[in-house]
Amino acid sequence: MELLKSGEQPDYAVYAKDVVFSYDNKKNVVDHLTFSVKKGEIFGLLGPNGAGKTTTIKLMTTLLRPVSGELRILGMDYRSGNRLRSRLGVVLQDESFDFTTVERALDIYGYIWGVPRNIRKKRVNDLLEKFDLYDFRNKRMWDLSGGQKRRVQVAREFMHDMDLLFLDEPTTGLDPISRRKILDMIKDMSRNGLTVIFTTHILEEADYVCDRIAIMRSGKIVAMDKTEELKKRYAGAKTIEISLSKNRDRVLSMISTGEVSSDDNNDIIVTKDVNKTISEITELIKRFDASLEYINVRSVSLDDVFFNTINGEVS
Ligand SMILES: Nc1ncnc2c1ncn2[C@@H]1O[C@H](COP(=O)(O)OP(=O)(O)OP(=O)(O)O)[C@@H](O)[C@H]1O
Repeated sequence: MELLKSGEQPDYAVYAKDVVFSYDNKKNVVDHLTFSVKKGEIFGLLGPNGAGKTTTIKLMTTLLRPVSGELRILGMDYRSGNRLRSRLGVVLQDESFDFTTVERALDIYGYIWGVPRNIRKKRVNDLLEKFDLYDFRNKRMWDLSGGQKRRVQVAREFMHDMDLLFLDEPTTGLDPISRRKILDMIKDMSRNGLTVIFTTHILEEADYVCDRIAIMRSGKIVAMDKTEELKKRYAGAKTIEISLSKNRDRVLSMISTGEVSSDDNNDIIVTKDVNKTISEITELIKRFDASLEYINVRSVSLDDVFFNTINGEVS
């Protein structure tokens, strides 16, 4: 992993070394996290519920303080206060100005950040257009649908200038068109030099937008690489989806020619030699008198990489 020495990270938006955080002084929710994000990068934090993604974002945005470790954001120590905070944009999973209208909510946000009135007015209008909010500009926030509200929450961050934007599941509740629009905006802003760190459960989304991805589990990063590199680790591999109605566990536990991952609804086997794995499955089905309901072979997706990683298969 590429890391510069402490205090020498001109090109790094985030530099974290051995960062530890605990809510109760017992269990480390963020457990010796070491990573860096380059300026201008779009960096995705993925991982199952409770992995520590939101907590990591809260540490990087100074809402929480590490118990130990080194954490520098935009070259500044995390204790740098408003000098640092004014350079950050943050969209968390909840909170909004529910009492007021969409237009006013955007304006208030600009006001809080000290944007002059004439610039605010222009920005509000631009954002209403860009985020397709113009038709509801006079609606109160509490009258909006969940997805519309989410669009306002993301839009309002763009009321102020920033160098680093954090988005915690920004597309939750959005329809596919709105989602694509927000992702394209993120890409555009990154081309103009903005660094973006975001969390998502939607892997297609991470694949579409991220330059690099870190997969978290139990407060640790278990895989981190360029999106393409993560997929390349499985180049030439195929995914076999399988459904067995009888003696499933016995068959799956004996498979040796591929990596098996399972959850409640899904059994997949990632293999570099499909023919060999299918022969093995056929032989195991016979041996254990299992019943095959469904089998399908397809290319490896980012979902498979994620799924294998959270099941502990990727080094
Ligand atoms: N305010 C809090 N007080 C105590 N424990 C917390 C608090 N917030 C989160 N946790 C715990 O810390 C762990 C990590 O939570 P966190 O919200 O960072 O995970 P996450 O990866 O963002 O999950 P999700 O995908 O569900 O949003 C979980 O076990 C959670 O229960």
